[in-house]
Parts: sequence; C-alpha cells; structure tokens
Amino acid sequence: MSASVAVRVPAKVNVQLAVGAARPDGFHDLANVFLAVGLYDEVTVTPADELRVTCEGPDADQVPLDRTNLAARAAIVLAERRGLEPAVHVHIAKDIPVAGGMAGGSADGAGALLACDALWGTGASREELLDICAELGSDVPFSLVGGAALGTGRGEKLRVLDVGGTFHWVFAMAGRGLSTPAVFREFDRLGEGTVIPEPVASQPLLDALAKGDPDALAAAVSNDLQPAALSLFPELAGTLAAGRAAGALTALVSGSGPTTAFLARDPESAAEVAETLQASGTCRAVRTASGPAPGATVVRVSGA
Ligand SMILES: C[C@](O)(CO)[C@H](O)COP(=O)(O)OP(=O)(O)OC[C@H]1O[C@@H](n2ccc(N)nc2=O)[C@H](O)[C@@H]1O
Ligand SMILES: Nc1ncnc2c1ncn2[C@@H]1O[C@H](COP(=O)(O)OP(=O)(O)OP(=O)(O)O)[C@@H](O)[C@H]1O
Repeated sequence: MSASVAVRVPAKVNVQLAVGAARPDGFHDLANVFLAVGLYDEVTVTPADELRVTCEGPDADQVPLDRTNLAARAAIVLAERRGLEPAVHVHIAKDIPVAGGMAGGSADGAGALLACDALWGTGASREELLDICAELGSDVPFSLVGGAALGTGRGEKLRVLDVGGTFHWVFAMAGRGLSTPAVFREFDRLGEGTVIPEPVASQPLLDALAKGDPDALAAAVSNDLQPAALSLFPELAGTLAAGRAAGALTALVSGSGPTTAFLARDPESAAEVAETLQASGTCRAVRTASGPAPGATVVRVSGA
C-alpha cells in the first residue's frame, strides 16, 4: 500500500448558469456550463490512526477541519462503502478562494475521493466515483471530470463539452464570502410572483466554446444567480464595472459569487485587466488563470 497520495484539483467558472424554479427538495434544476480553470487545490492523504484534516493557504482559517469538511466526507463515504475505517490524514493545500463560487470545497471532496481510492486500492470505477461525488454535492462531479461540461439536474448530471481553444480569465476575490444556499434563496425571493423558465443551455455559448472564440463566448455568457449575488453584495457591481473599464471582453459573477470573473482575449490583455483591477481598490485580490484545465489528477504517490 502507498504511504501517501497527492491529487491536484481545479477551480471552476460557470460560463452559463441558467436556474429553474425551486424543486420540492429545495434544489433548483440547472443548465450549468462549467469550465475548469487553472487555479488548484492539492489534497494529500496519508495513513493515520484516525481521520484528521489540516489546511494551509491564505484562506485556511475559513476552512472547517472537522467531519463537515467535504474532503473528510469523501473519505468517510468511500470507507463506509468498503467497510473500512477512514483512517487518514487529509492535508489540503488551498489556493482556491473559500466560499467564492469557484467550487473550492467541491474540489477538495473530489480530490480526497480520488486520493483515498488510490491509497486504499479500492479500485472504484469512474461511475462509482461520480456517484459518490454527486452524493457529496452538486458541483463535486465536475471537479472530478474537469475540462468543460454541461451540468443538468442540480448540476450533477454531466455531459462533457468540446472546447476548441484556451480562454484567458481574470478573477477578482472579494473581501468576504457568500453562502451558496443564501444566494439561491435570494434568487427565489427576487423571482417571487414571476414565471421562471426551464433552464436551457445556450447553443451560441456551446458553439463559442467549441470554436475557442473568446468574443463569441463573451457575447453569450450568462449567470441567473448574478442579480441575487449583487442584491446580497452590492459592492460587486463596482468590481464588475472596473473590470469592464479595464478592457475585459465581459464580466460576470462566478457561480453563486462573490468572486467575479473577467474574460480577456489573450494572456497579455488578461495581465493588463488584472493590474488595473488590482489598482482599482474594488477587490481583495486578483488572479489570472486559463481554462479548460484537467479535472482531479493524481500528481504524486510516495513511499510504499
Ligand atoms: C452555484 C453552483 O456553484 C454553480 O455551479 C452550484 O449550483 C452549487 O453547488 P454546490 O455548492 O455543490 O451545492 P450543494 O452543496 O449541492 O448545495 C448547497 C445548497 O445550494 C442550493 N442549491 C445547490 C444546487 C442546486 N442545483 N440548487 C440549489 O438550490 C441548495 O440550497 C443546497 O442546499
Ligand atoms: N474543503 C473545504 N474547503 C472549503 N470550504 C469547505 C470545505 N469543506 C466544507 N467547506 C464549507 O463549505 C463552504 C463553502 O465553501 P466553498 O469554498 O466550497 O464555496 P464555493 O466555492 O462558493 O462553492 P460552490 O462554488 O461549489 O458553490 C465554506 O464556507 C465551508 O464552511
């Protein structure tokens, strides 16, 4: 048995997030077009006497280290299915912003699952891994798969999408997080008394991804949660405006926010937008990243 396994997992941006009406189970049906981008968490699992989670990185103090951590839950679910004890030390090197709408917790769940599967030699099929991911959260299957995909249902049913090029993004991190359930609740509140259409993927958007055309993608992006995120966090409007003024092709809230995402035509333009946004004082930090990026990947197996 290996002594430790490290898995690298990407963040995501939602280039389309169409949200339907609340379902009886409280979730919302989505047409959710995910793009994985090159900002990564690394999850390392090592055998230990009992389950333990540690985290390093700029946002580490906001990450729960108990059994509610999605990485811990992934280890517990896989162990339960195999009649094993989840006796591992899970270490998360966190670079994805916490509660930022970039699926950071989901990334750690998918990463820990893949790492424990390799560590314990459980040999779970891709199908079983995806099934466990869906049990952990709506965004978790995509963290495993990466690339680009259309998520339907609550976002967990994935269809892999073709992407014909690299898209260059700038991400502006906000001074505080937003709770995903709170943003969906605000979406419901804002939509009260209106008819919410069935969520449908945009064909021009899928074509833009397939062509790798940033101008066409910029014209097609949309996020139905953006009004709700702005309602709960009005200062984000200033960040979006600053990025547009800096020359971004488009600006949108990433998923449930509050991270904002700016599409640039090329890496040089992304660097310029990033510099101007950083100087604007409208956000806490700025990062550039391109996508699509690969899904959860084993990057190290050490000891034996
Ligand atoms: C906003 C997105 O990040 C877009 O990718 C996702 O839809 C959220 O995915 P997630 O964080 O993995 O969400 P989950 O952990 O499955 O659910 C958290 C909460 O978000 C709300 N939720 C989530 C997904 C969905 N399709 N409808 C919802 O209403 C529910 O209140 C749920 O209790
Ligand atoms: N491994 C983890 N890393 C970060 N947060 C976690 C983790 N496990 C559980 N959480 C909890 O989940 C909450 C949401 O954090 P996360 O970083 O996943 O948000 P998010 O990126 O907005 O999620 P999403 O984009 O999937 O909606 C945190 O406030 C934290 O309490």
